[in-house]
Amino acid sequence: MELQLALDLVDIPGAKQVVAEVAEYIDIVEIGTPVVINEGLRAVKEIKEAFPSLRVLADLKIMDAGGYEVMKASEAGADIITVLGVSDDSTIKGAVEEARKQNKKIMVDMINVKDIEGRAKEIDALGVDYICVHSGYDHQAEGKNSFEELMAIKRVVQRAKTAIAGGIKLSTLPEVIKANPDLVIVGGGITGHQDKKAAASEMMKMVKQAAAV
Ligand SMILES: O=C(CO)[C@H](O)[C@H](O)COP(=O)(O)O
Repeated sequence: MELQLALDLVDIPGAKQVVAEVAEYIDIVEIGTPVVINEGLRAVKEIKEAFPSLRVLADLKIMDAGGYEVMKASEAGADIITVLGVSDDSTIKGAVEEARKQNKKIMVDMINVKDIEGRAKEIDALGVDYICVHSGYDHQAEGKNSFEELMAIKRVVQRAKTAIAGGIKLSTLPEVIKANPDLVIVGGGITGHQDKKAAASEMMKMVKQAAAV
């Protein structure tokens, strides 16, 4: 099991500052969609250059032109790029094909997918690397989480790694860990903490303990 830090509400200098604080307690750093919208793929490039030993995920939430978008994110230094599960199979196939050429990985974000199990089966067969259940900010505001969706994809996904994102905090991490995802993605649960380093360190400890069992 691995831990990914999601950075959404920062600019590039702010992102560098947070990563410098918690780098030893995370496996992957995510450059969130709002950061890419505000700063462009330069944010991915600068974080990869500043922290070359960390894997960098570009949360582009690709919906079309999968091959082209993956090519551009790869050029910027992304190791993992996100594509939406609601997009057409051809978009996901294009993204996977380009990722293979570039030696990168594709994560499919299942945000707003209605038939989670059915779509996860189809997406798994397309050869993606990760399938991620996700309660976005708007769903979180309605009190939703993705714990049941994680269990649903765990039942059907055979080859991709599974991931979960959306509002995970120290207090809810044990429940998430129980469902045994391959990757836990945490944004505000670390960045909103007064002591980010302590929060990341505690989460990493729990994730690695679970992975060792
Ligand atoms: O992709 C995102 C929002 O669309 C976030 O990065 C993801 O939800 C993780 O952040 P948080 O833990 O704060 O919910």
